[in-house]
Amino acid sequence: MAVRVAVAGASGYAGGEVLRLLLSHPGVEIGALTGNSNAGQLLGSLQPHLVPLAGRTLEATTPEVLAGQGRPHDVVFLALPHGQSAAVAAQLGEDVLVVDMGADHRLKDAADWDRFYGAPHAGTWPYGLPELPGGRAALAGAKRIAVPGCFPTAVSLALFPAYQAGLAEPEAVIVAATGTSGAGKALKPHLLGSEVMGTVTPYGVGGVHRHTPEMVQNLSPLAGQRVSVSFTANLVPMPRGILANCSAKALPGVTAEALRAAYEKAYADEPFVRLLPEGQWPTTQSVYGSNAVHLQVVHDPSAQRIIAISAIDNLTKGTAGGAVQSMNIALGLPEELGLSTIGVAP
Ligand SMILES: NC(=O)C1=CN([C@@H]2O[C@H](COP(=O)(O)OP(=O)(O)OC[C@H]3O[C@@H](n4cnc5c(N)ncnc54)[C@H](OP(=O)(O)O)[C@@H]3O)[C@@H](O)[C@H]2O)C=CC1
Ligand SMILES: CC(=O)N[C@@H](CCC(=O)OP(=O)(O)O)C(=O)O
Repeated sequence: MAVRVAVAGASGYAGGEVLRLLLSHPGVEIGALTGNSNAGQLLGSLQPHLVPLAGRTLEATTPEVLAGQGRPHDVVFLALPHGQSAAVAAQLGEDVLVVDMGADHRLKDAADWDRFYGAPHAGTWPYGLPELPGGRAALAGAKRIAVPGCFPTAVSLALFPAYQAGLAEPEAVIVAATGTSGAGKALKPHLLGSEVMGTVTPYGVGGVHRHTPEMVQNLSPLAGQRVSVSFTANLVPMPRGILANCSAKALPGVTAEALRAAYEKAYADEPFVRLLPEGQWPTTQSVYGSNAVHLQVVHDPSAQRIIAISAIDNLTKGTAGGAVQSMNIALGLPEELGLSTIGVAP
């Protein structure tokens, strides 16, 4: 029997992407679709690429609509702005699987939450990054899932094997490029075409980007001590994609062979992570619209640093694909259902 799902925030980028994936998922029936300012609008006017759902009308985001009103939903995806998910989720039954694509339940440390998001902490949910050690066990049977931020997905997958294998110092420097869809669909002057086209703009520089504590949270347990993370994001003129250039000081005695072996071991059986052949570098285009993570790692002997570079689609593996992958695990479905590693190129 199909799993019945609702999507809150269906007019936005993350909501649209999760619907694109769910339309190809053989085990899912799409129930209520909700919005905020666009409630009452036809989805076809807002997300014209979702042709099979073009005739659906967006409903208001209320607990009654999300519960299913006589036809209960088994799963509710929340693709809402930060700070909006917790109140909505609190009104949904404990038997419903709630998958939150926002940040409300990602961080364990309430002080970090307060510092970077500036609101009361709503508590921590199982974290939707199955590839991390223990990740799948944390998700199996879960009724609440916090989907990671897009940069923490790209960065954690690029660096965790180096920490797990004890090859890196507990300091990482990350410079990442992102497409504009990461900022959502709401109108913002700095995202106007005339501001973005033909230029690359750094932002969140100097330890202030809200994804920094999430990266620290993911990497530190593997290092056995706090990993300090220096993270700089760059907005580039493309709609989708993240390229994360990650580097950490290599511990004495680390060799290129040992480094490669650690990554091969970590990702040998991962369906969505592709460690590229030596000499080949990840590109955002290769993962466009796919749930794949492309990854390369090298040892720079002159600087004694480990360089790991990952590419993801921020909307797919970085949000909606990670959400569907985590849902599959929580429900005991095959993990790859509804997801693809095949990109769109050129
Ligand atoms: N874009 C990305 O790459 C990623 C996004 N995320 C997270 O996913 C979530 C959604 O982001 P994104 O889709 O990009 O954002 P958008 O701005 O594109 O969409 C936001 C959605 O939330 C709805 N909404 C806005 N305010 C409220 C409210 N007060 N109550 C209920 N619904 C509301 C909007 O409805 P309406 O349009 O009808 O007003 C819209 O459907 C965010 O938490 C974001 O951080 C996570 C990882 C990556
Ligand atoms: C271009 C851009 O602004 N990107 C967003 C990333 C959004 C995201 O993926 O994560 P959240 O769910 O935490 O918002 C940023 O840097 O904050």
